[in-house]
Amino acid sequence: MGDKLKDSKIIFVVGGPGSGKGTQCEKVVEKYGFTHLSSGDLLRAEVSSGSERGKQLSAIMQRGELVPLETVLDMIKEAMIAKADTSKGFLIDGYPREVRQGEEFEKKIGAPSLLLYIDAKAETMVKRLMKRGETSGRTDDNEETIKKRLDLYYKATEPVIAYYEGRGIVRKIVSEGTVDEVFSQVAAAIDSLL
Ligand SMILES: Nc1ncnc2c1ncn2[C@@H]1O[C@H](COP(=O)(O)OP(=O)(O)O)[C@@H](O)[C@H]1O
Ligand SMILES: Nc1ncnc2c1ncn2[C@H]1C[C@H](O)[C@@H](COP(=O)(O)OP(=O)(O)O)O1
Ligand SMILES: [Mg+2]
Repeated sequence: MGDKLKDSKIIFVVGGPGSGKGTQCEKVVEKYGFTHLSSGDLLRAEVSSGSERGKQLSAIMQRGELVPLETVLDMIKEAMIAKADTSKGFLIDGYPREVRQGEEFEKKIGAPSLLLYIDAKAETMVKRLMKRGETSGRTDDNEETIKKRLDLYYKATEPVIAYYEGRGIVRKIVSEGTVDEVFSQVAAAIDSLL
């Protein structure tokens, strides 16, 4: 099974909180049929299961902090294996969030062929998250936690971009325009890969 994953196409979708990762991944699924796995969605599913582990994860996410690497990596691997037979390729949304997550992923699963770097200005991300917070019901879409998540993004996640830039697989997407304007950049990046 491990080999099966090794051969599948893997695209990392990396960007700050509120940069538009989830929105763009939904449009990629529509157009290309890839399997979208959002680390945050997998974690929130565990939280809503009411499990003991879910309670611990919820407290961490509420503080805008990163959950343990092993937890999120195992969840993603499990989800990929479940879809390996039918998947056209995987969009890994929200992972890696630090360099060592990328290294562990490659040891246990496989190497990405593309990293979509969804780049938006801090004030754009804050504006979008505050708006999302009005309807998302997420405990981390509030001013204080958003600030923590942004700080963490600049400190821990931006180095991921530099790490993969070294491999020449990063495509920077300017995520400031309309959803469709951003998606035309995403589609061009994926078309250049296929
Ligand atoms: N290009 C865009 N223009 C305006 N709003 C956007 C755009 N992309 C996403 N949004 C909105 O911003 C919020 C964050 O988008 P989302 O895709 O959830 O980002 P992420 O997954 O990176 O946190 C959502 O409410 C979404 O509807
Ligand atoms: N790869 C990862 N490593 C550690 N924690 C993660 C993680 N992916 C998500 N989380 C935790 C911390 C994030 O603040 C929270 C929400 O993640 P998310 O849904 O990807 O946020 P967003 O879509 O707003 O960028 O879940
Ligand atoms: Mg998201």
